[in-house]
Amino acid sequence: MVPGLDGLVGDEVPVLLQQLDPGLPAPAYAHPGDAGADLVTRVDVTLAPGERAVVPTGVALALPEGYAAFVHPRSGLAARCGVSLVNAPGTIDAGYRGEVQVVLVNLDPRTPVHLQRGDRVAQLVVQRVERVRFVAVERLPGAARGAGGFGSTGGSAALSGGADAPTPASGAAAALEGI
Ligand SMILES: O=c1ccn([C@H]2C[C@H](O)[C@@H](COP(=O)(O)OP(=O)(O)OP(=O)(O)O)O2)c(=O)[nH]1
Repeated sequence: MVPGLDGLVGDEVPVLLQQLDPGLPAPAYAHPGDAGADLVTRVDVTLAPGERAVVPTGVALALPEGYAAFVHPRSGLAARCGVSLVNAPGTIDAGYRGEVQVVLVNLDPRTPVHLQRGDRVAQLVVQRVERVRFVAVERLPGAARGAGGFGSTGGSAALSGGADAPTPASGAAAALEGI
């Protein structure tokens, strides 16, 4: 048996984890019921306003087939410092064995952000993902929403003054008519 698998609780999914930097904590859930396990930065980094950086986390994973992990921002860093992820959420494929990286960005227009080695900078949400087969058709079946999107249901004053909603390219528009 792989070491560590004997301590599984309930329906926990075992995910093999390689700690590339033993001086850092493994990803951990802060509370029972949390969806995301916090990831730390392996390096000190300073982000000027608008600056981004690819930050290593000191961990590599072997997710089971049929699962993926998604790197999400931490809401506290986002709300207080303007720190987010350029590619939120980042996707960790089941077959990826490299170090998990976090693509941080400082969206604050004025204040630099200093992050120290060991700071929790993102969170990892592991989910089951379906593998699909794409079946090409000439026309899609109808649906209540149809092609409406990009604010078509309203609900915010800001939407009425914004830029025009994107329109489908002409070929796609023809195929969507009558849905
Ligand atoms: O935030 C992220 C996003 C991705 N990755 C790693 C794991 C993932 O499995 C791999 C590839 O990610 P993705 O498929 O998003 O990158 P791509 O730009 O499409 O590159 P590729 O051509 O390698 O798939 O990079 C990270 O470590 N952090």
